[in-house]
Amino acid sequence: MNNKERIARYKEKVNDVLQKMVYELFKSQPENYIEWMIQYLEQLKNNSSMTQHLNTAVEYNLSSDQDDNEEIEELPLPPKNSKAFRSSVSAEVFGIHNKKENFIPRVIPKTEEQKQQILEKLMKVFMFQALGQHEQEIVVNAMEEKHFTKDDWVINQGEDGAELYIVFSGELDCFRRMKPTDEEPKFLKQYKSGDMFGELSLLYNSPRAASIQAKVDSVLFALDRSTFNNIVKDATMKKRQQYEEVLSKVELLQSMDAYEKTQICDGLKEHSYLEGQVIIQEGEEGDKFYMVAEGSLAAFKDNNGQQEEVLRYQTGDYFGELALIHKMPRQATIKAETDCVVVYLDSNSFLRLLGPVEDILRRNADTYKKFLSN
Ligand SMILES: Nc1ncnc2c1ncn2[C@@H]1O[C@@H]2COP(=O)(O)O[C@H]2[C@H]1O
Repeated sequence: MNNKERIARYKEKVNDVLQKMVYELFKSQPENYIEWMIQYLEQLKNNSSMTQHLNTAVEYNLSSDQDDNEEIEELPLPPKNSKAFRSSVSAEVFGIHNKKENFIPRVIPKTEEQKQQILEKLMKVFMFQALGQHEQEIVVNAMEEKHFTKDDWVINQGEDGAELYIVFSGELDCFRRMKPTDEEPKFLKQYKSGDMFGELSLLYNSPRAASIQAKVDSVLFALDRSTFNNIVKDATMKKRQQYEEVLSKVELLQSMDAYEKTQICDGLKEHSYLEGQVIIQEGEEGDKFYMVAEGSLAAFKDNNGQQEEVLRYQTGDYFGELALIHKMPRQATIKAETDCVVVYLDSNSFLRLLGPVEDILRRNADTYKKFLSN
């Protein structure tokens, strides 16, 4: 690492601490914000080294597992002000500390065919879907094709991370040592063509949280830290922070681990409705799954031309799953009772991301049986 890179890395680390502090500050909105910041930084200092803080912050972000938490010292925060904080803390509030370096994107020569192949995979990864054409081009140019043979380790838990990967072909396994004392790492998941991994250390500036090994010969596209930071990081962090709170209220997702929830955050889209507006129409085809972020809604079923109210929804409730699980038309009309905000996943993302709670969804769907049998 040369001096320039060292300074850039240092700035990034400082920025990380400041970003987290400002985010928490805006969430709490204390009267005496100077005192609050002093307390925050003192607690951080008492929490031993900065490295430990960064690791803790990532673990804190990742792990909802009880056993894990016993190992992990969470970052104690100053008392929260009761004022609710709903809207997101945008990256812009970090001002000067968040200013980008003079960014000169790397360009790795490629054929038009290669560029097209990368773009196709890129557009399937949530993080990159909202990019404009110019930004897409920068990312595609910066990506580097890398070949791994069966059993090669692409990422080792605990090491520094310099790039994220999108799988072009092959299969890879992800393992994680849940506690430092664990002899055997736990198998977490498999990656296939179109999947992305290795984003966490770039997002949180932390050591690799898991290890990834090629199960068969595999081809990956690697995106470097600098391009990621300049093009994709802010929007992703913003989205994760914005929806973390919404998802924490959805009881359905409580059994999912924190990493799975971040994946859901990345895939969410948001829509606001005014009082009286219809979100779902009974009998129509359905391709979305909804969660209520704000407001209240009601479900109605048609009974000989009369609209009969059958259920009510509040913040944290969900609807629209039946059509996606059972591939059947919408079984009820859902209307906004107040102005409301919903977040939703499209059917593919729903099926892919909510696999871990499918049993709960099916079990809960029994509640509707009395309405469905009508
Ligand atoms: N449950 C999990 N916890 C942490 N990382 C995970 C998990 N599942 C998949 N991963 C991926 O494993 C990657 C290891 O490198 P990173 O920490 O940079 O980013 C990590 C994620 O992309």
